[in-house]
Amino acid sequence: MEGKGRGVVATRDFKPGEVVMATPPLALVTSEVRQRPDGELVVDSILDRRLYGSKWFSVLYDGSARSCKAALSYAPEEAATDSEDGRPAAPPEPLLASTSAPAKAAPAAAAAAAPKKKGFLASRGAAGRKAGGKGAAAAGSAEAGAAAGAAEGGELPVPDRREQTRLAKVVKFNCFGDDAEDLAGCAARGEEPRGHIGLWPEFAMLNHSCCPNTVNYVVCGSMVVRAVAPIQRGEEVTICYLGRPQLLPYNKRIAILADDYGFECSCARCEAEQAHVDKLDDAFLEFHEELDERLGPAFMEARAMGDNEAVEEVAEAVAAGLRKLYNLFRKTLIAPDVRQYYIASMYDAYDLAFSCAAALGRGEDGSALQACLKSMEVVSAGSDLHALLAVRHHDHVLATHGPDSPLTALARSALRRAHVARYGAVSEQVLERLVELNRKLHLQEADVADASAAPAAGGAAAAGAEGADAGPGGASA
Ligand SMILES: C[S@@+](CC[C@H](N)C(=O)[O-])C[C@H]1O[C@@H](n2cnc3c(N)ncnc32)[C@H](O)[C@@H]1O
Repeated sequence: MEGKGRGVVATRDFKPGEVVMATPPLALVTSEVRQRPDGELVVDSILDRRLYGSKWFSVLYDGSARSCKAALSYAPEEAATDSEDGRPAAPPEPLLASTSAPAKAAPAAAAAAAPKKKGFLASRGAAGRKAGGKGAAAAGSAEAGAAAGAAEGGELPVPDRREQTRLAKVVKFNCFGDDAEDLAGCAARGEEPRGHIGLWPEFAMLNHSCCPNTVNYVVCGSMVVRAVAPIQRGEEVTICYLGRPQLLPYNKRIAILADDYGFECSCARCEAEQAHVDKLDDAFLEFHEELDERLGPAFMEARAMGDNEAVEEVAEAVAAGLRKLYNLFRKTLIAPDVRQYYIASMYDAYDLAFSCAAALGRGEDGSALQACLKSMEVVSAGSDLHALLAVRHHDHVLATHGPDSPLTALARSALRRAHVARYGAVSEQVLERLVELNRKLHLQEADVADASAAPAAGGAAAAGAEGADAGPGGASA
């Protein structure tokens, strides 16, 4: 892929909701708590289980331009029966079809003691950043495979220091982790959501976009990648490496991608935003910093103190900031599709506007909530936050306009789109169940937010959600 090394290209057309890839891990570390384990545990797991014998380690990206160009001969049909890569040929479990718990993972003694390092996959959202390692267990996909087998037979030499350094880099650039699996999916299967981090080699071949055409998350240990927009044969399949920072303004996103993953993003959203960078970006960054440093903390404090006057002041400042930006849009003649990207990049402002209205018990007009939802549709379709916001928006419109309103029908379509993007074209019955589970999750998280005086809508609504689910790799995922 021009300027990106290798990538993944669709070999047929895909509709939103269709599974583009579902692949088992080469190495996986899970945690008993809802917290992503440290990335070093993946390295430990690979060393402990001698998984470095896998052919994948000679082709996965290690941060050097050379490795990004290494030829990769890969035939999916072969992979299903190929044990050379250290994995069994078991097919991934289908979403919502399984009631069985994922394979029990053996404890990794070395892993539990591994030191935490800052910066590893550091661009995850705030929750992701405090990765711990509590109760972590490791599994080399199904523990076995030729690599591990050879090691037990004493045939695989322990890698030297140089090789271990490269292994750590391969893991850094290619592994994926999250604080929990899909919460509604886990509830539907009667499973406890668990923090996890691992290496899914085929998935690690996916490149990043700030407005990706897929969403990904782990189901019963397998990485599932679903189309969230129509993807045509020959088109590149992309994921987002950023997690919650995906909703930051252009300059902040590209700085994270450059620092953490070493590349300059030229996705459609970055290119569109970059075209107006001179006229708009200073205003955007200034407002964002004000939200981050002054208005957000002021809201939290005011809400905790029950100081409605101070909440009102924050609400007015946010509204004034948004008005200023809209005036700039008008002057700058920005095309509507590019404007959508900017709205997504100002997610935090809409979120705070919504939270202020909720804290003031105002029953806001829904426009801030609608902007939050629109942001999701444009850049983070199929994310857990998208599903939660779609439920919240639908319920708000229904309560305001009644069941027969065309607005409620539109909100219902948006609700369906969000759930199809995340869970596939499920039956009406399964859809209803997932919506109900997401509604319950939203209410639970809102209770937690109330108790801790956290903002109520997205940050708000999203209290439990990660926002955008992150992608690998550097693969941040
Ligand atoms: C997980 S790997 C993805 C596969 C990689 N392209 C390869 O050939 O192995 C992550 C690395 O791919 C490259 N990459 C991913 N997305 C990119 C993008 N949008 N633009 C440029 N490089 C990208 C970066 O070097 C990044 O650190």
